[in-house]
Amino acid sequence: MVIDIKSMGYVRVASTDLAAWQLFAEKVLGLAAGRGPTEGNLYYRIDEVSARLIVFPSDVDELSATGWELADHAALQDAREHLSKAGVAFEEGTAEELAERRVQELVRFRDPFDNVFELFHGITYESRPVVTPYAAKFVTGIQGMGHIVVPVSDDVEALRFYRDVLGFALRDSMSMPGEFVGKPAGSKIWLRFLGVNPRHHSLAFLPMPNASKCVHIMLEVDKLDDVGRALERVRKYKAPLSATLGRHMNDEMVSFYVKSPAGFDIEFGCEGLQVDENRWVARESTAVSYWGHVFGGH
Ligand SMILES: Cc1ccc(O)c(O)c1CC[C@@H]1C(=O)CC[C@]2(C)C(=O)CC[C@@H]12
Ligand SMILES: [Fe+2]
Repeated sequence: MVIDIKSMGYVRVASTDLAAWQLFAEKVLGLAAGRGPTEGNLYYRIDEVSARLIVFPSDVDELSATGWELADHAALQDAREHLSKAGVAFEEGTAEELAERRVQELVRFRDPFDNVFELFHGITYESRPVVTPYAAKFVTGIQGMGHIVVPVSDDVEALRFYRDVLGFALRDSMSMPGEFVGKPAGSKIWLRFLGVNPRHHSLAFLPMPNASKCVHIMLEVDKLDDVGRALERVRKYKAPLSATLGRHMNDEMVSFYVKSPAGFDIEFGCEGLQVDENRWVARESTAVSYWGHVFGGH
């Protein structure tokens, strides 16, 4: 009995400024309007799924939850039993929550650092083909929506939870000087990159707490030109660029980072590596990027 997560399914964001998110999602990122039942919420599509990004009004700006897709009822039932055995408290989605997410079933729990995870199956998909505002095509399918980097406070506990309890595979590690997060000189912090499908990483964690409860969310398009066009829109709409264009070492993705209205970044990229899940060996990368990705730079 294992938890067999197939991919990252959706993200839910709490926002004090829906108008800012609307401009950011439609004009800067170029996401397509999606569908959902709650008046006043924003629903965005990047593929056939009815809504991958949901933004709802709140008195805080933060990541509210990430949804992870399982195959079917039997897989979710196995996940319930596995969570129970591992001592992870979870709750069932209410009828209202299922309707809002347009899924058949879900369970919700918190990781040891208070990040909210939802495991679901049976999400709805649309008959109408997705038409994004700038004609970009997003890379999803079995690779899921993209990847997310969550803040944690303890590397050992995080690995135990995500790898040993949730079943994510460790695909790469990278260390940074502890000074980066106010730890003693000479100490190390670890960034860990984990996957559940051919996408090199669907989940990563960074031992650095963060007010918006998210470091970044990555969305992938299928052409470098659409990364370049998005970068032009970042300039045009004066969205804050968090890191310049670059190519990562571990997943070989060419991307830039832009600050969202929630405070966390969106990484917008292309050419991400797909791994052979059975043959992959986890390694330690020795740099963030082959070139570029100057954080706070221009
Ligand atoms: C190193 C790396 C590899 C693949 C990725 O998709 C990816 O996002 C990263 C960068 C992770 C990380 C971050 O997101 C927050 C700011 C960080 C800690 C830096 O300042 C350098 C590496 C950055
Ligand atoms: Fe990333």
